[in-house]
Amino acid sequence: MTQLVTRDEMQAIEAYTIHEAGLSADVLTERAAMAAMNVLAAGRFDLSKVLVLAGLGNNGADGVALARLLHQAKIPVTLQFVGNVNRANQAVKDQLKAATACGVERAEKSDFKEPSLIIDAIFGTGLHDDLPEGLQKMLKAANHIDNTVVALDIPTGINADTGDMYGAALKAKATIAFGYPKAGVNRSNGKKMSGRVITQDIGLITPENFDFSIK
Ligand SMILES: NC(=O)C1=CN([C@@H]2O[C@H](COP(=O)(O)OP(=O)(O)OC[C@H]3O[C@@H](n4cnc5c(N)ncnc54)[C@H](O)[C@@H]3O)[C@@H](O)[C@H]2O)[C@@H](O)CC1
Ligand SMILES: [K+]
Repeated sequence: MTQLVTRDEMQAIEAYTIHEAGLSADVLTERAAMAAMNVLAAGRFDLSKVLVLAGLGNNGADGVALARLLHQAKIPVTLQFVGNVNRANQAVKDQLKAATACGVERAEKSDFKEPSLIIDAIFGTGLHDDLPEGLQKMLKAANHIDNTVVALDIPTGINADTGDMYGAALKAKATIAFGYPKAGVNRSNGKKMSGRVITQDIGLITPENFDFSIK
Protein backbone atom coordinates (compact mmCIF):
# COMPACT_ATOMS: atom_id res chain seq x y z
CA MET A 1 0.00 0.00 0.00
CA THR A 2 1.38 3.44 -0.89
CA GLN A 3 2.48 5.47 2.11
CA LEU A 4 -0.34 7.78 3.33
CA VAL A 5 0.50 11.20 4.81
CA THR A 6 -1.23 13.70 7.05
CA ARG A 7 -1.63 17.33 5.97
CA ASP A 8 1.15 18.42 8.32
CA GLU A 9 3.50 15.73 7.03
CA MET A 10 2.79 16.77 3.44
CA GLN A 11 3.42 20.40 4.25
CA ALA A 12 6.66 19.46 6.08
CA ILE A 13 7.91 17.51 3.05
CA GLU A 14 6.93 20.39 0.70
CA ALA A 15 8.68 22.88 3.00
CA TYR A 16 11.82 20.69 3.17
CA THR A 17 11.86 20.34 -0.63
CA ILE A 18 11.47 24.09 -1.17
CA HIS A 19 13.39 25.65 1.71
CA GLU A 20 16.07 23.05 2.51
CA ALA A 21 16.62 21.31 -0.81
CA GLY A 22 16.01 24.50 -2.80
CA LEU A 23 13.55 23.15 -5.37
CA SER A 24 11.18 26.04 -6.09
CA ALA A 25 7.42 25.84 -5.59
CA ASP A 26 7.03 26.76 -9.28
CA VAL A 27 8.97 23.63 -10.25
CA LEU A 28 6.68 21.51 -8.06
CA THR A 29 3.59 23.15 -9.56
CA GLU A 30 4.88 22.46 -13.07
CA ARG A 31 5.67 18.84 -12.15
CA ALA A 32 2.17 18.47 -10.65
CA ALA A 33 0.57 19.84 -13.82
CA MET A 34 2.71 17.57 -16.02
CA ALA A 35 1.88 14.54 -13.86
CA ALA A 36 -1.84 15.36 -14.12
CA MET A 37 -1.42 15.76 -17.89
CA ASN A 38 0.12 12.28 -18.12
CA VAL A 39 -2.81 10.76 -16.24
CA LEU A 40 -5.38 12.57 -18.40
CA ALA A 41 -3.61 11.66 -21.62
CA ALA A 42 -3.47 7.95 -20.74
CA GLY A 43 -6.75 7.40 -22.56
CA ARG A 44 -9.24 6.79 -19.75
CA PHE A 45 -10.83 10.25 -19.92
CA ASP A 46 -12.89 12.05 -22.58
CA LEU A 47 -10.89 15.22 -23.27
CA SER A 48 -13.24 16.64 -25.90
CA LYS A 49 -14.23 19.60 -23.67
CA VAL A 50 -12.36 20.13 -20.41
CA LEU A 51 -13.34 22.66 -17.71
CA VAL A 52 -10.74 23.54 -15.08
CA LEU A 53 -12.21 24.93 -11.84
CA ALA A 54 -9.37 26.77 -10.09
CA GLY A 55 -9.18 28.14 -6.56
CA LEU A 56 -7.00 30.95 -5.24
CA GLY A 57 -4.16 28.99 -3.60
CA ASN A 58 -1.54 26.50 -4.74
CA ASN A 59 -4.13 23.88 -5.68
CA GLY A 60 -5.56 26.50 -8.03
CA ALA A 61 -2.06 27.21 -9.34
CA ASP A 62 -1.75 23.51 -10.24
CA GLY A 63 -5.05 23.78 -12.12
CA VAL A 64 -4.07 26.91 -14.06
CA ALA A 65 -0.76 25.30 -15.05
CA LEU A 66 -2.66 22.19 -16.20
CA ALA A 67 -5.04 24.34 -18.26
CA ARG A 68 -2.00 25.84 -20.03
CA LEU A 69 -0.58 22.37 -20.80
CA LEU A 70 -3.95 21.10 -22.05
CA HIS A 71 -4.34 24.17 -24.29
CA GLN A 72 -0.82 23.75 -25.69
CA ALA A 73 -1.65 20.13 -26.46
CA LYS A 74 -4.63 21.43 -28.51
CA ILE A 75 -7.14 19.97 -26.06
CA PRO A 76 -10.31 22.14 -25.79
CA VAL A 77 -10.13 23.63 -22.28
CA THR A 78 -11.64 26.58 -20.43
CA LEU A 79 -10.50 27.96 -17.10
CA GLN A 80 -12.99 29.16 -14.48
CA PHE A 81 -11.92 30.68 -11.17
CA VAL A 82 -13.93 29.90 -8.07
CA GLY A 83 -13.57 33.04 -5.99
CA ASN A 84 -12.27 36.51 -6.73
CA VAL A 85 -9.08 36.08 -8.75
CA ASN A 86 -7.84 39.48 -7.51
CA ARG A 87 -7.47 37.78 -4.11
CA ALA A 88 -5.48 34.85 -5.53
CA ASN A 89 -1.95 34.15 -4.31
CA GLN A 90 1.13 35.07 -6.35
CA ALA A 91 1.54 31.53 -7.69
CA VAL A 92 -1.95 31.66 -9.20
CA LYS A 93 -1.35 35.13 -10.64
CA ASP A 94 1.96 34.03 -12.20
CA GLN A 95 0.33 30.92 -13.67
CA LEU A 96 -2.61 32.97 -14.98
CA LYS A 97 -0.19 35.34 -16.76
CA ALA A 98 1.41 32.41 -18.60
CA ALA A 99 -1.92 30.73 -19.34
CA THR A 100 -3.35 33.98 -20.73
CA ALA A 101 -0.20 34.56 -22.79
CA CYS A 102 -0.65 31.20 -24.55
CA GLY A 103 -4.33 31.87 -25.19
CA VAL A 104 -6.17 29.84 -22.54
CA GLU A 105 -9.86 30.76 -22.66
CA ARG A 106 -11.61 31.95 -19.48
CA ALA A 107 -15.17 31.16 -18.40
CA GLU A 108 -17.04 33.14 -15.76
CA LYS A 109 -19.80 30.66 -15.11
CA SER A 110 -20.30 27.18 -16.53
CA ASP A 111 -23.07 24.72 -16.99
CA PHE A 112 -21.61 21.59 -15.40
CA LYS A 113 -23.47 19.38 -17.89
CA GLU A 114 -21.43 20.81 -20.75
CA PRO A 115 -17.82 19.63 -20.17
CA SER A 116 -16.70 16.07 -20.93
CA LEU A 117 -14.35 16.40 -17.93
CA ILE A 118 -14.16 18.78 -14.95
CA ILE A 119 -10.82 19.29 -13.16
CA ASP A 120 -11.23 20.09 -9.46
CA ALA A 121 -8.39 22.48 -8.60
CA ILE A 122 -10.42 24.56 -6.12
CA PHE A 123 -9.03 23.49 -2.74
CA GLY A 124 -6.34 21.00 -1.80
CA THR A 125 -4.61 20.37 1.52
CA GLY A 126 -4.91 24.03 2.54
CA LEU A 127 -8.64 23.83 3.26
CA HIS A 128 -9.17 24.33 6.98
CA ASP A 129 -12.81 25.36 7.58
CA ASP A 130 -16.26 24.72 6.19
CA LEU A 131 -16.55 25.83 2.60
CA PRO A 132 -18.36 29.11 1.96
CA GLU A 133 -22.14 28.56 1.74
CA GLY A 134 -22.37 29.49 -1.94
CA LEU A 135 -19.65 27.03 -2.86
CA GLN A 136 -21.31 24.27 -0.83
CA LYS A 137 -24.50 24.82 -2.87
CA MET A 138 -22.53 24.80 -6.14
CA LEU A 139 -20.77 21.52 -5.30
CA LYS A 140 -23.97 19.81 -4.19
CA ALA A 141 -25.62 20.85 -7.45
CA ALA A 142 -22.62 19.63 -9.46
CA ASN A 143 -22.78 16.25 -7.69
CA HIS A 144 -26.33 15.76 -8.96
CA ILE A 145 -25.35 16.25 -12.58
CA ASP A 146 -24.00 13.38 -14.62
CA ASN A 147 -20.43 14.53 -15.19
CA THR A 148 -16.88 13.30 -14.73
CA VAL A 149 -14.67 15.05 -12.19
CA VAL A 150 -10.94 14.48 -11.65
CA ALA A 151 -9.65 16.03 -8.42
CA LEU A 152 -6.14 17.45 -8.14
CA ASP A 153 -4.51 16.17 -4.94
CA ILE A 154 -7.74 15.80 -2.93
CA PRO A 155 -11.43 16.43 -3.66
CA THR A 156 -12.49 19.96 -2.69
CA GLY A 157 -14.26 19.89 0.64
CA ILE A 158 -12.50 16.82 2.05
CA ASN A 159 -10.37 17.17 5.19
CA ALA A 160 -6.92 15.89 4.21
CA ASP A 161 -6.46 14.14 7.59
CA THR A 162 -9.87 12.79 8.56
CA GLY A 163 -11.68 12.47 5.24
CA ASP A 164 -14.63 14.34 6.74
CA MET A 165 -16.49 16.88 4.63
CA TYR A 166 -16.21 20.61 5.26
CA GLY A 167 -19.94 21.12 4.62
CA ALA A 168 -19.88 19.66 1.12
CA ALA A 169 -17.40 18.04 -1.25
CA LEU A 170 -17.14 17.57 -5.00
CA LYS A 171 -17.41 13.89 -5.86
CA ALA A 172 -14.56 12.75 -8.10
CA LYS A 173 -14.24 9.74 -10.41
CA ALA A 174 -10.49 9.88 -9.81
CA THR A 175 -8.07 11.81 -7.62
CA ILE A 176 -4.49 12.52 -8.71
CA ALA A 177 -2.46 12.55 -5.47
CA PHE A 178 0.76 14.57 -5.71
CA GLY A 179 3.70 12.88 -4.00
CA TYR A 180 1.78 10.82 -1.47
CA PRO A 181 -1.93 10.09 -1.04
CA LYS A 182 -3.38 12.11 1.84
CA ALA A 183 -4.91 10.10 4.68
CA GLY A 184 -8.27 11.76 4.01
CA VAL A 185 -8.75 10.05 0.64
CA ASN A 186 -8.78 6.73 2.44
CA ARG A 187 -11.13 7.62 5.32
CA SER A 188 -14.75 8.58 5.99
CA ASN A 189 -16.41 10.57 3.20
CA GLY A 190 -13.01 11.02 1.58
CA LYS A 191 -13.01 7.37 0.52
CA LYS A 192 -16.22 7.63 -1.52
CA MET A 193 -15.64 11.17 -2.80
CA SER A 194 -12.12 10.48 -4.12
CA GLY A 195 -12.88 7.70 -6.60
CA ARG A 196 -9.78 5.96 -7.89
CA VAL A 197 -6.65 7.45 -6.29
CA ILE A 198 -3.72 7.74 -8.69
CA THR A 199 -0.49 8.76 -6.97
CA GLN A 200 2.03 10.66 -9.06
CA ASP A 201 5.62 11.58 -8.22
CA ILE A 202 6.26 15.32 -8.58
CA GLY A 203 9.91 15.32 -7.46
CA LEU A 204 9.31 16.04 -3.76
CA ILE A 205 12.38 15.34 -1.64
CA THR A 206 11.51 13.45 1.55
CA PRO A 207 14.06 13.90 4.37
CA GLU A 208 16.11 10.79 5.25
CA ASN A 209 14.26 8.54 7.76
CA PHE A 210 11.21 10.87 7.81
CA ASP A 211 8.91 9.63 10.60
CA PHE A 212 5.60 8.84 8.90
CA SER A 213 2.83 8.55 11.52
CA ILE A 214 0.68 6.26 9.35
CA LYS A 215 2.32 2.84 9.30
N1 LIG B 1 3.27 24.14 -1.47
C1 LIG B 1 3.70 23.83 -2.69
O1 LIG B 1 4.69 24.30 -3.21
C2 LIG B 1 2.92 22.86 -3.48
C3 LIG B 1 1.54 22.74 -3.26
N2 LIG B 1 0.82 21.93 -4.07
C4 LIG B 1 -0.61 22.10 -4.17
O2 LIG B 1 -1.05 23.08 -3.26
C5 LIG B 1 -2.12 22.58 -2.46
C6 LIG B 1 -2.10 23.28 -1.13
O3 LIG B 1 -2.17 24.66 -1.46
P1 LIG B 1 -2.49 25.79 -0.37
O4 LIG B 1 -1.86 25.42 0.92
O5 LIG B 1 -2.16 27.08 -1.02
O6 LIG B 1 -4.05 25.72 -0.12
P2 LIG B 1 -5.26 25.40 -1.07
O7 LIG B 1 -4.91 25.73 -2.47
O8 LIG B 1 -5.73 24.03 -0.75
O9 LIG B 1 -6.36 26.45 -0.52
C7 LIG B 1 -6.29 27.76 -0.98
C8 LIG B 1 -6.39 28.75 0.14
O10 LIG B 1 -7.73 28.81 0.59
C9 LIG B 1 -7.75 29.38 1.90
N3 LIG B 1 -8.78 28.64 2.64
C10 LIG B 1 -8.63 27.54 3.41
N4 LIG B 1 -9.83 27.15 3.93
C11 LIG B 1 -10.75 28.03 3.45
C12 LIG B 1 -12.15 28.17 3.61
N5 LIG B 1 -12.83 27.30 4.36
N6 LIG B 1 -12.78 29.17 2.98
C13 LIG B 1 -12.07 30.04 2.21
N7 LIG B 1 -10.75 29.97 2.01
C14 LIG B 1 -10.08 28.98 2.63
C15 LIG B 1 -6.35 29.21 2.49
O11 LIG B 1 -5.81 30.49 2.65
C16 LIG B 1 -5.59 28.45 1.40
O12 LIG B 1 -4.29 28.95 1.25
C17 LIG B 1 -1.90 21.09 -2.43
O13 LIG B 1 -3.11 20.40 -2.21
C18 LIG B 1 -1.34 20.82 -3.84
O14 LIG B 1 -2.40 20.67 -4.76
C19 LIG B 1 1.48 21.09 -5.07
O15 LIG B 1 1.50 21.83 -6.27
C20 LIG B 1 2.89 20.78 -4.70
C21 LIG B 1 3.63 22.04 -4.46
K1 LIG C 1 -8.79 19.72 -5.40
